[in-house]
Amino acid sequence: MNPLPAVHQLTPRLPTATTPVAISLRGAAVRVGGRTLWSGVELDVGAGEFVAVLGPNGVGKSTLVKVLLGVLPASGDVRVLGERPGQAGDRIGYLPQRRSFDASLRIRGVDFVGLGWDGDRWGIPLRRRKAAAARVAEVIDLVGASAYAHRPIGQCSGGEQQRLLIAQALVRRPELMLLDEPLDSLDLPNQAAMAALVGRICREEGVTVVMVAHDINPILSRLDRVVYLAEGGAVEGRPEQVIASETLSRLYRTPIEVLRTSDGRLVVVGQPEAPALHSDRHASQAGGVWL
Ligand SMILES: Nc1ncnc2c1ncn2[C@@H]1O[C@H](COP(=O)(O)OP(=O)(O)OP(=O)(O)O)[C@@H](O)[C@H]1O
Repeated sequence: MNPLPAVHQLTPRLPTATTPVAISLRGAAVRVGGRTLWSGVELDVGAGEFVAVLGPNGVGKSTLVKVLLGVLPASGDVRVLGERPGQAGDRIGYLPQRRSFDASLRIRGVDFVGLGWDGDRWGIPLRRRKAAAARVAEVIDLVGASAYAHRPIGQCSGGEQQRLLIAQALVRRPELMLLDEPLDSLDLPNQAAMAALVGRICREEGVTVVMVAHDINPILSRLDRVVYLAEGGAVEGRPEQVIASETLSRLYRTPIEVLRTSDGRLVVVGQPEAPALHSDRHASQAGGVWL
């Protein structure tokens, strides 16, 4: 099998006046702990697109999000909303990986969401406080959290907390949302509900969404594009182009089979594990069957 170039863009697109680019990476590479995780990455995310970032444990998906946020440096040219990483400020909403709240945490959901608006500002005038309260109520309604937003967040279920976290990330009307595994540890109905919510935010609010995911199936029907990371490089394109036996076999340089079940779910068989696993969270995914 011919080696695949580090970067393999299936459907390269050029920005046009009507489809501005929200994220662009040119020849991007990142090193952490003395190791290059990926390099030569070329990526365009159009404004208003819903994009999933996939790949095995430890391949560097969260690292990509941190590069976009500007908290980890990368080489190459990286632009986020037309700025250098870290410069876009409130224009980005971020949902970090592995959030959990202690059951004893007394802060109410509504106040937690409000921290997304004014957590870093003191002495806000009354007029702006009213505007903030209206926006907090609006996003809580948008994510369907009104019924429990006045309860302590520590007493909300994982799915309820996830909605409140999304509300907090949305409260300042970001143009771009970076969501790191928002479906993690949710049951299947909640995964479907969260996928529907994020899809709706993307379409109705016009927010560009980049979501790190381990299972593409709950979001498959809503995605515009997929970025699949492998050791060294990445492949980007429409879901049916990227999650295909030939594409993934070339990316990983080993035979990989993509199966579609009778209910339309995708199963990837034979994907190698990344060299450095750092979590036992996904232990059940070891052994070659993934997604
Ligand atoms: N600050 C750091 N110093 C050293 N190594 C790091 C650092 N941050 C991340 N790594 C390593 O970089 C690799 C990529 O981590 P990252 O969290 O981006 O992977 P991931 O693809 O999101 O994984 P998962 O699917 O398990 O969440 C891992 O091997 C991790 O241990």
